[in-house]
Amino acid sequence: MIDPSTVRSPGRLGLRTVAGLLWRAGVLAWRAQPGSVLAQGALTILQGLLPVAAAWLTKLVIDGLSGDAGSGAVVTFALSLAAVGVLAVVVPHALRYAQNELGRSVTRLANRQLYDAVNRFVGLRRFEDPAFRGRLQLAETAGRQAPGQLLRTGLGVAQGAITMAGFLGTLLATSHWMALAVAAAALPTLRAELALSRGRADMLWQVNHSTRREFFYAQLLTSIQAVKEVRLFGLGGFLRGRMLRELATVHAANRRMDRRELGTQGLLGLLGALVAGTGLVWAISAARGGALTVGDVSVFVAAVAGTQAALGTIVGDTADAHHSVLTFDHYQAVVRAAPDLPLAAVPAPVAPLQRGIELRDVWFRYDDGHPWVLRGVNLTIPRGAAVALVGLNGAGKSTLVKLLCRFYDPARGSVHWDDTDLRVLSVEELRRRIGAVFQDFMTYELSARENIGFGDLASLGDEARVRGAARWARIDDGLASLPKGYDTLLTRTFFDEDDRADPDTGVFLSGGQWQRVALARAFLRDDPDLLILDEPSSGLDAEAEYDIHERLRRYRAGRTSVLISHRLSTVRDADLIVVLSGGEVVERGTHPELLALRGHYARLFDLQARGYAAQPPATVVGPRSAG
Ligand SMILES: Nc1ncnc2c1ncn2[C@@H]1O[C@H](COP(=O)(O)OP(=O)(O)OP(=O)(O)O)[C@@H](O)[C@H]1O
Repeated sequence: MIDPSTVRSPGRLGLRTVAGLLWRAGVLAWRAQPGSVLAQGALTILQGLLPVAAAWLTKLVIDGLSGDAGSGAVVTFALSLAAVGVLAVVVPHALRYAQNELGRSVTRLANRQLYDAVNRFVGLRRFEDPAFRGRLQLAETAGRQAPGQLLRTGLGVAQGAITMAGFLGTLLATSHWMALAVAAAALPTLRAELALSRGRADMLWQVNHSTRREFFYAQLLTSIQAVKEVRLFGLGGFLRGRMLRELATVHAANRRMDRRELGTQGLLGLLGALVAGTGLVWAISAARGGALTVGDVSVFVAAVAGTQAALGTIVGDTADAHHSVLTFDHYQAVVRAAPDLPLAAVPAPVAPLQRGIELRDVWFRYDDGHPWVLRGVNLTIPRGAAVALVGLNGAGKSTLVKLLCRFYDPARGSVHWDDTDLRVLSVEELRRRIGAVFQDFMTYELSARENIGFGDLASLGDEARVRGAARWARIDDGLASLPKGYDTLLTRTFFDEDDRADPDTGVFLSGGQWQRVALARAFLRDDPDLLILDEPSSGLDAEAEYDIHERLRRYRAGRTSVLISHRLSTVRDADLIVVLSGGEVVERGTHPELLALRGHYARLFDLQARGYAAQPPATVVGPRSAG
């Protein structure tokens, strides 16, 4: 299996790998549309034979006119030549139609396979790996284009070979030496073209990072999320400069490649002209000496030109096919990538939570070279308990809840759902039992209904449930009064197809309104076994925050939940408060117990309480002194 984390240069693939990739591309094209593959094959053979037929019919017409053939025969040859001419016009169009049809089918199939593969990555690691993201970007293009291109170029090679065989046969009949010279000139051409194509694939891989960064800066310059800061901080010129710098890197690499190509193609052209010129001189002198008829000279000239053109097609298409194979490697690497998290061969079903969730000596870091984020955490979240996680920025709170959802596995230790290690459970079932509002929740540029309905796809069309969840999050009135109610798009980047007549109906929501939508989405899921709330009210006004927390407090009573909040007034009612510091659990207990302990929690609580008191605190804790 290809490991996508191995960053190899695509230009260095072995023969066996290339053969394997060719086979898989062929299978993909065949599965996408076998009829079109067969039609292309038949049309290609026809197209390959047409130039040879035209050259021979021309010779027969010329010799018939200058010799003693009957006029009936000449007319037949001329009509056949006309028919070949018609076919020469029609066949390329029919071929292009078949190629486009196949291209569309392959794109659909390749996209389905690619995004199926992407959806199979149940964890987050692959999405945070720059090398993998680079492959993914190339795979998106290669998957769409490479199989169709490979078929087109493969058939192009076949067509060239048919034409060339026909003309070489013709040349052999007139001059063995000429046939040999034309065939010999093909070898250096083929070699040089393959080297060029490998060079281009290498170059594309090397500038992939710059290409992605250029795209990133270009997007920042127009992104609706970035537009405020870009304007306020005057970043426009700076970002444009960076974008152009990346573009210059990409262009420089392309230019180097273009120059190499120009030099090589010039030399190859010279070689071709030399062979053709020598042949022409020989044919004219042979005709003068009476060894060839005028028709022979005509078919000879057509054969030299036709062989060289066919050779050009073969060489060009082989180089293109070689390039497509190399880029198709990226597609295969993604589609055949191993799972990012080890999955049990037969995952155990996830039963409703009975006793609780337990972290046993959990150590975690985001990468081997990174510092530990969680250091030997032991923690039990009993069923039915409201647990609060508190601690300074970067203490590891969000990381801990990501492990509960099994977005990553611990490096050491384990997480248990009622004594069963999460690693043996079905990930999908586990996640169906969890409801969550993440700190960096999504704002989907879709309708209000979809933004809430995504919390439980089965309820997407259930108006009463969607509105019930929105009512719970106190956003129902706001959404119902939008121009198209719940069908209003919560974006002004796109407009609905149905909205073409009035594309101005999309709206922007405020930060707090978005947070309510995210809460409604989490609460659409029916009674989850575990509810995760990571800073669920940071964007709400004081009244709404109080109101939501009162509701959450009632909702959480008797349900298993983990709440992360920096506002300690909102966690004081929790059954268990856990204080994380530097990835370790440093305190745990109820609010009164932790206050009595006079430790981290009490210090943070005092600081916040003093912030609300009439008198300002003696020491001001600013960003610098807070550390
Ligand atoms: N995807 C990631 N890749 C690498 N490092 C990460 C990633 N996510 C978080 N970290 C690092 O892990 C540490 C803990 O982050 P985490 O988000 O868990 O902290 P937190 O306690 O939730 O902080 P906050 O209160 O600011 O939300 C931080 O040092 C952060 O830089």
